Amino acid sequence: MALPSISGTPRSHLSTPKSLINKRLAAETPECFTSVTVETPVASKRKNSKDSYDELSNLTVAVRVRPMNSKELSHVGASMIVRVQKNELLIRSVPVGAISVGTDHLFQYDHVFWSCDKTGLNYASQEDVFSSLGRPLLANAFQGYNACLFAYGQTGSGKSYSMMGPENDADSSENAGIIPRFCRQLFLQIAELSSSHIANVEVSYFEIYNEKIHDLLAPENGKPRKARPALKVREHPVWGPYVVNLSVHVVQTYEELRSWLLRGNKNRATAATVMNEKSSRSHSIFSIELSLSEKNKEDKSSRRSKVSLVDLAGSERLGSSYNCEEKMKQGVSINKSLLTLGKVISALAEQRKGVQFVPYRESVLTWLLRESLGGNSHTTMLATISPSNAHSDETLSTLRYACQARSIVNRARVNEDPNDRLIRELRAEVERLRALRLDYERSSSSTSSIIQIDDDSISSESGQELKKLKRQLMYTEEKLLKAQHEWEQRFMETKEQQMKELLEVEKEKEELESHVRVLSNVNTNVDLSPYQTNFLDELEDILTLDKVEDQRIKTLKGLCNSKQEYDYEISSSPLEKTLYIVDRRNNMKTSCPVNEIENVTDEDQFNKIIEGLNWINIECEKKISKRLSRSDVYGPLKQIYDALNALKFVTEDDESTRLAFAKFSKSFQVFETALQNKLSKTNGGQKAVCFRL
Ligand SMILES: Nc1ncnc2c1ncn2[C@@H]1O[C@H](COP(=O)(O)OP(=O)(O)OP(=O)(O)O)[C@@H](O)[C@H]1O
Repeated sequence: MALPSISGTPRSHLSTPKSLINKRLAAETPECFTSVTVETPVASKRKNSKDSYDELSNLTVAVRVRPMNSKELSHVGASMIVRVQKNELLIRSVPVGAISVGTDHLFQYDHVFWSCDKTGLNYASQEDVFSSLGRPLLANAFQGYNACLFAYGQTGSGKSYSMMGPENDADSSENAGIIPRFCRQLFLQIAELSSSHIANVEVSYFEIYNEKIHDLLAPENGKPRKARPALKVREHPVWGPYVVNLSVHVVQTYEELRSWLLRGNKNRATAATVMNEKSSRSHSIFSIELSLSEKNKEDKSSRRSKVSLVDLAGSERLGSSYNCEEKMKQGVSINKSLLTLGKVISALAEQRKGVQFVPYRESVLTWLLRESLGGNSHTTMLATISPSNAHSDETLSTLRYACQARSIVNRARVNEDPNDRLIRELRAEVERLRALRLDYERSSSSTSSIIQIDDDSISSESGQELKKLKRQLMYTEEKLLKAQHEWEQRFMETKEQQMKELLEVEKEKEELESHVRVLSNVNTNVDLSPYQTNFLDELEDILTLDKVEDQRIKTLKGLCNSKQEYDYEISSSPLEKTLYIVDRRNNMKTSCPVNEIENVTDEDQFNKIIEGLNWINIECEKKISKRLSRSDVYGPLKQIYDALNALKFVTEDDESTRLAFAKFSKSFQVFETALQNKLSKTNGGQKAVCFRL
């Protein structure tokens, strides 16, 4: 594994007594190993005196040892060099022939999982690993803390197996890894809370491949995954670095979530490496955002947490194993981000000694993991290793990193609205004062029954205390009421704002959707993509009435007035090549600038359009009192579309022609809407559309 050497980690080791394996390890830990333990502080939860809401806690670090694989077993002189007892792990010196070369190494972690031998008493199953690592993080998430679990280790050491489970078996109950178990448990707990809480779950899944971010759950849109542009990272002033335009999916059941997970897994970049037939060549980050709000509570306070489950790409020694350039590139970039991860871990571990700079920004991976490493999150690192003597160097390197990571201190805090927190605290204070007052009242009444009431000193003293308590209580209750009132006001304002934004988004979406529909309906051969982004502006241009048009509107208004029973009036002049649609209910006129299509070479096609419109006009007039069927209208409409499709342009690249085409298409969409309106109106036998050509 090509990771940097760790300064400060003990390297010279005394030999470990042979009897060690069967005895209690700690009792015989040589001196140097004691210093390893010193380098690895035991995770402790400490409250920060400056801000009582931050919870300072060390990273939880676990190591899992997988079984030897057939390749490792078939090595000449293959042996297992790892021994485990409770939360200690011993790496034995590599035996060369009958003698041992080098030294033994002892490490201590928060958890050590021995998964080599299913029959062994200390065998750690997938459920054991999840119980020790996943469940506490889930509990944190429900309390409103951010949580992160990342798997780190040499390629083929068992990261994906631990995180997801064996391939194609990720969901079977026995072999499922941490992620599916976490998700299943998440929904079980949500169901348990459903009578008192409202939960909202959103998921996203992306990979970092060759330092580029790819959304694993992005809609296909007909484009192959590789052809899609990589996503960018930006930094939010409060929430920290995030991936721009990453798709986020709301899920309501475990099954829904599972289908997203499987879809994402399918999209991950994998390749064969020397160590692993199906190696993950990317770092993948699966995120779950959980928000919980209490039902039937006046303050409706809510908590939000983000859980990141990270399966890092495995490190592999660069060299002969890379037989092609692409693989070499992958290896370099994987090692680069792991190298930076190593640097970040080292810097954070050294921070308490005064080292300030942490090179988060040197790789996309560490930048995105910034909050999980030394920030607002409860974080767990799972280091995976092989027990084989063939990988002793890589294993030692992984273990040393894991050791160092134990000294990283994170500053987690419940993600809740500060106002929610204030109300919660004031409420607790009110409860406390009430209980105190009750105590005082009880004790003073019992005292007065025993002691003479005329004992002034006692009664006045307790009376004073009681008065003080009552004042305090009144003051706190007032503060609580004020905070609640402010909260309610803010809640209403936010709701209103949200409704407004929602309506605007809906409107915009409708506009865009209609635009896309028309463009794809009318002529699929013409690429209008340059106009897709600013089409709304164009549309506004079309709908804006200018002074020159005013006179025409007046004429049209005159027409409208004489035929009050119609909602829409459509008129056109072949000479002007302009189509007008007037909504008579508000006298809004839409002019369709057909005349802009100056480069149409096929005049006949244009005439055909007019013919089609004319036909509709006559039919509508004729059948105005009758019910008009859809086919009556769609037949001629098709004729119009066919004519549009057949239009020829001088050059298809001519921007003004394409713009005119887009506008023309939009006009026909307005026209179509008018017709559909007419159809629904004639069903009611009320007003209708009149087309005048
Ligand atoms: N605890 C385990 N029990 C049984 N088999 C395991 C265990 N851990 C890993 N394996 C097996 O070892 C092989 C490699 O594991 P895995 O793909 O999880 O490694 P990895 O660390 O994710 O590798 P890479 O970094 O190359 O993606 C797989 O065939 C997997 O099934």
